[in-house]
Amino acid sequence: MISRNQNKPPLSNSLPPPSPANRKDNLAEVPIDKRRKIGFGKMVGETSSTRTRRVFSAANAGQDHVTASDPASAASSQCGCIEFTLEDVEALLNEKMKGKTKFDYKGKCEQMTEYVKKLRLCIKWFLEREDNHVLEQEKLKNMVECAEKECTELKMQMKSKEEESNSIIAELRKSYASIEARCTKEEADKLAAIDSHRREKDARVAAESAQASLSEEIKRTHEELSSANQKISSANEMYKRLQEYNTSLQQYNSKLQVEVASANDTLKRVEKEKAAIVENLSTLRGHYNSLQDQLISFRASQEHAIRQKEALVNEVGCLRGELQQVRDDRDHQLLRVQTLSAELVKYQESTEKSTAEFDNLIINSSALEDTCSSQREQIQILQNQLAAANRKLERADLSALDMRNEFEEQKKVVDDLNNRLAEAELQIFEAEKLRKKLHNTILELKGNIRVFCRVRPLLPDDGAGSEMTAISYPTSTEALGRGIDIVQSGQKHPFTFDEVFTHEASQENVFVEISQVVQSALDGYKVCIFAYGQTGSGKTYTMMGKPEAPEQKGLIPRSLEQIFQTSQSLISQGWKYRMQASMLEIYNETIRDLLSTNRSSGLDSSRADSVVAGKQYAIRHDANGNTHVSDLTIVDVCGIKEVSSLLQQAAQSRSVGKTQMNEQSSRSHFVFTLRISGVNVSTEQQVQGVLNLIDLAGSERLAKSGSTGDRLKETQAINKSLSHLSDVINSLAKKEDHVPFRNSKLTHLLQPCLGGDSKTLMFVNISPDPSSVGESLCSLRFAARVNACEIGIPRRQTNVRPLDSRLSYG
Ligand SMILES: Nc1ncnc2c1ncn2[C@@H]1O[C@H](COP(=O)(O)OP(=O)(O)OP(=O)(O)O)[C@@H](O)[C@H]1O
Repeated sequence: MISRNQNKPPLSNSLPPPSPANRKDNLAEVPIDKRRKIGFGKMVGETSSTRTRRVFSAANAGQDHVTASDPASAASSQCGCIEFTLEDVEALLNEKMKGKTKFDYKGKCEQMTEYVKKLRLCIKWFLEREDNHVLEQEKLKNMVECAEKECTELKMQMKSKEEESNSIIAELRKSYASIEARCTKEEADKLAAIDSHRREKDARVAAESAQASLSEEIKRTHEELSSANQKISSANEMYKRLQEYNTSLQQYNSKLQVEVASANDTLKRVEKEKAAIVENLSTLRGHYNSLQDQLISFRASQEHAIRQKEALVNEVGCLRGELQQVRDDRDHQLLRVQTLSAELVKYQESTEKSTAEFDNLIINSSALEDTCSSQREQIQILQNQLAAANRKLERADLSALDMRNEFEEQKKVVDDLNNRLAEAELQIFEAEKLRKKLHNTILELKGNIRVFCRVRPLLPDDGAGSEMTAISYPTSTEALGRGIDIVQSGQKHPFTFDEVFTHEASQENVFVEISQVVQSALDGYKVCIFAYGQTGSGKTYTMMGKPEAPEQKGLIPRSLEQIFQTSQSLISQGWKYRMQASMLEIYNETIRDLLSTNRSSGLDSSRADSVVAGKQYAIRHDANGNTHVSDLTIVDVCGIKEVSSLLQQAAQSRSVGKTQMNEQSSRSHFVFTLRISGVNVSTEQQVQGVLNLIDLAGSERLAKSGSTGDRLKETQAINKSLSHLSDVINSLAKKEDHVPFRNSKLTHLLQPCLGGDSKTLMFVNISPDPSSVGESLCSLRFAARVNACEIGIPRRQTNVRPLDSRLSYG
């Protein structure tokens, strides 16, 4: 602004700046119309009316005035007594010289002189006014410059203050931001501390559970202990970190306090500065007001000059504009101060907030400290508990180690014993095999009948209290699998046989034990296997079984299957076999051919069978000990299917009836005979074996059976024949010279088996029914007697085939 003013052209615009020296000359050169524009001033303090009056008088009394305008009066006019108006000047300029006559040159000259004088006075006045105006202008200029300077200074001050305020605000903002950031950090740290506290709590809970599980499971205690140690170390670390955090919080707290104090100081300073600024502003305002007053006065003084000089007015307008700008700046500054004040208020508020948060933080810190101390105590307790648990664990470990060592040793011993046991068992097994072999050999050498005992399972039809069985099996090594004890009237009767099958033994188990005996029939031995026992004790089940269920097949079908299978396998060795089967029953001391096609089935008709057919079925033993029954149907069989159908046929023909003891009671002795003739085509060797499989009728107490009529006769016949068998056995046992084989058809038929050179095996079937203890005891006693019998050494029938008989085996 100032520079602009400085660069402005001089007030007289087209004129050079007037100087006292050259002003007159210059004025002479200035054209009158231009000079008019300069205007005329007025005397200071003069009113327009007085001025007009005076000028008017001057104009009218021009002469007097001019007369008075001598050098002295000119001098007085120089001091400002005469004043010209524009009209005066114009009137002066338009004044025309008028003589008395056209040629009154003298008068005209005098007028002209007067006129010149007036003009000179006017010019002088003008020059004086001009000088005054220039002086005033300069004075105003100086004042404006001063005002401008002051304004500039003020502006500078304002600017510096603004800068200062800005820097303070920036600093405050910075400190506020840093406080805010610290608050945020503090908050985050607090959350982290809470989180860590929670984690620590979790770790503590985990440690507690680990401790609980430690006491429960010793094996896993090691791992859990290590994990608990880790957790405790982490908890310690956490505790340390918390302590550090606590210290840092305290430090931060003190720092914050310092910062708050400094912020307060700054605030006070800012407030002071603000007050100073406000004061400055008020002084500035005062100054401004005075300036404004001055300006007003200037304006008042300038009014004429404004009218006369547009440039001055413009300048004043410029000044006004600048002043307005200054005012705007001031307003702006005021606004800034207001915003600063508002920010200050905000800052104060935020500081208060920070203080509140700080207080909260202090509270939180103290709470955290409390938590820390309580956790420290808990950790201490936990550590103590852990130490105790550790000690316990160490003790447990030691004892566990000892126990483990002991266990390992024991295990070794047990393993050793197991190995030895396995070896011993193997040895026992081998020994048993050997024993059996030797026993068989001894028996063969002795000629004893082998006896197998089989106890059937309890049946639903067995009598009440049947679960209290009187039968038991000794577990001693020597009697294991061979002994059976039966208790009658409180007295135990022990028996030992070649084999004892419990009620759990399957048909397969039983057959395995007799398969070798069956096999010897193929080798040319006479083999006789018969089942003895009271009615319903399982004889038929053992011998025949239930052919419809493969696993319940009895010894007869299994033996036949084996014989046919083995004979087939021996074909490759050159053996050819001829098998002949016959089946008979001894019913009421009568032999009946079960494969006869002429006979009709049924008990009543069978009785008349021999009579109708006229057949005798006489029993005859040849010199080789072979038994022949005259008129008996002998069927050549080649395979098991044929034999099975024959067995089925025989079963249908067999005398079976219902008794009180058995639904399907065999009322006769059933004898299946398979004659085996084998020849080895390459060695010419011949073998002749016989396999007798006999299912005896069951012994029965008449009183118990309650049989009457035909059943009574049947029972009597059965008992009688069995009694004869017993007699024979007794005789054989006593090695009497005479053995009453011919007393019954059964003993007569079994003569070669009981007294000859056959391999004989008897099954004594026992019922577990307690009500049958008497019969069972009788059966066992009988079996024991049979077992003691010596029947001669089994002899294999083998010879070289005579030439004439070779064809029959073709
Ligand atoms: N070891 C066993 N397992 C399962 N059931 C058996 C066993 N022994 C016998 N039985 C059953 O016991 C009942 C009588 O058996 P079985 O007919 O064989 O006796 P039994 O001595 O032949 O009689 P009987 O002399 O009157 O003919 C039958 O129902 C038979 O199925």
